[in-house]
Amino acid sequence: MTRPCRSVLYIPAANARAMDKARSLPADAIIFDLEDAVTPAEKPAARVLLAQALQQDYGGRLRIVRINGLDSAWGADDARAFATGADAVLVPKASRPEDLDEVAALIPDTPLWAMLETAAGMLNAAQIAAHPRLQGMVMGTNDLAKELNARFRADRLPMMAGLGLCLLAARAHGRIIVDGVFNAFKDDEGLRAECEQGRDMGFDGKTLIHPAQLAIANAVFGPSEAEIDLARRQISAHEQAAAQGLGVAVLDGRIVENLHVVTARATLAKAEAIAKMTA
Ligand SMILES: CC(C)(COP(=O)(O)OP(=O)(O)OC[C@H]1O[C@@H](n2cnc3c(N)ncnc32)[C@H](O)[C@@H]1OP(=O)(O)O)[C@@H](O)C(=O)NCCC(=O)NCCSC(=O)C[C@H](O)C(=O)O
Ligand SMILES: [Mg+2]
Repeated sequence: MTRPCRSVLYIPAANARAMDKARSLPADAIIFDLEDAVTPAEKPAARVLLAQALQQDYGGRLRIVRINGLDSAWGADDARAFATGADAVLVPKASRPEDLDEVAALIPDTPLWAMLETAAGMLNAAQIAAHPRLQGMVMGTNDLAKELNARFRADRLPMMAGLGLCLLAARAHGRIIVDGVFNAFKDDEGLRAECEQGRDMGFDGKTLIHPAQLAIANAVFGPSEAEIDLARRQISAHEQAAAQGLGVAVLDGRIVENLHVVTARATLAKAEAIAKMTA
């Protein structure tokens, strides 16, 4: 994964002002939402507003459109309307690979992303991740909590089985995967803790609901100076060991093997991609 997806900001497609504002926000990706953040009465107008917004320049930000489900009155038209003009279409409540097949058949050339937010979606995560048109996966932890009848806890214990299954599925099939939203958008400390947890688990980034959450997600999911320094020193230590015919180096009292060098190179590539994107 070289494309940074540290911060993925949802914007209701009915909110023209917010869509315009996002053109200058430091988000790696934007999800323009036609689904849950837009009321049924607003949906037709939101589609028109979004089409207008997507004519504007969003710089290097990945532009993803979350359509309504195909089982709704709007889903199929949403998909057709944004088959071009956006970088990807996000399928809500993907529960089986067939849910992606149905959208893929409507829009044969558009990359797909999938919302993983149902109990069935967790159990079928591997087959969903294997879908040939899939590029990225998004955790929908609000819907998942609703389906599970789970209570929200700071440690997200009730979510762990689902988060872990989806992460395993994404990694097994080389997909981008971003963590669910943190609802209390004025609670910076809580957001940071949840971002750190998602980063520790291996998520590429976090979905966000408010611009005030961007800086924390970008900081937590981007390589820190200390991580970049360690990566450089690991590569150098391993090269020096290799020059002496050794496969294992020791740095700061820890072994460095080829697999650590692979991770170190990925860290530097990500830092470089972020620097390029923000230049
Ligand atoms: C949560 C909000 C309703 C708060 O809105 P508001 O009260 O207007 O916030 P502020 O006054 O603090 O806004 C300050 C300025 O920032 C702009 N703004 C606000 N939110 C966004 C945004 N998301 N993107 C871009 N810009 C934004 C405001 O326009 C103000 O600008 P200005 O007037 O120039 O000062 C609101 O933040 C919001 O609607 N957030 C998104 C909610 C959403 O999309 N929800 C759906 C996705 S979550 C979900 O469904 C996850 C998943 O499916 C699951 O199951 O878990
Ligand atoms: Mg949802």
